[in-house]
Amino acid sequence: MQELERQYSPSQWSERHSSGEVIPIHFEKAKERSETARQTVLCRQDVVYDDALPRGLLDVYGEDLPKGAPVVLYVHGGYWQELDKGVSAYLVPPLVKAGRAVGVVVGYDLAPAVSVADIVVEVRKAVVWACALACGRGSVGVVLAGWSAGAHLITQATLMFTVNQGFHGQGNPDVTVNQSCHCQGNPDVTVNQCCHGQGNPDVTVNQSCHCQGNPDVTVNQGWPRPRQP
Ligand SMILES: N[C@@H](CC(=O)c1ccccc1NC=O)C(=O)O
Repeated sequence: MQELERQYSPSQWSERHSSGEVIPIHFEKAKERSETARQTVLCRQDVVYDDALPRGLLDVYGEDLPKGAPVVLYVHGGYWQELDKGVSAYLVPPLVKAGRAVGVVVGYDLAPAVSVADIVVEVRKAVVWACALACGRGSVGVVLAGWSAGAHLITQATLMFTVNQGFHGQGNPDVTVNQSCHCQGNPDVTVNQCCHGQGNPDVTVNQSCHCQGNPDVTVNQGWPRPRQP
């Protein structure tokens, strides 16, 4: 295993749990804390941001915060192939309770039912939706956050020229996307060095497409997601 790949894999270095336990425990905690978020924070669920695809839905948390509060949009990970918004609201309670931000937790369709390029388009629509929300609230700005595959998706979605047109061309010059957080590191490095380098033939990286601002990852039909040993 390459050193970088090891660093991106908590299952390989956790001191609290054995390598086989880390990911199941993460899933369990993520689910539990997302349920807590829905029980403790005002939540508007299943808002349609993209009616072209069935999972183009998002949940908005903490809309009772002061109007100017920033909007944090979060895109979950899962190798473009798994997880969902319902188990991905764990970041919401600390943000909302501290009065820091309204949370937008994005759901999206998964490969191989749709391509990664389709997901990028979907996430781009969610970003535009969040900007419109921020604009309507008089928010100070939008923060884009993503974990793992989600970090790749927001990067790819916002690299696209058309996203800028979406933000500014809609006559919303007062909303700026002022931060983006890529949890679990630079998504290009993750994709190149971890997924591909790991010998997982289900993820193909196309550097030259990436340079053109096109989705740089394709998930091939019929392959399972990478699993830890
Ligand atoms: N490779 C990581 C796990 C990981 O990245 C991951 C695990 C479950 C669901 C999503 C993950 N990552 C990105 O989509 C590890 O072994 O700790």
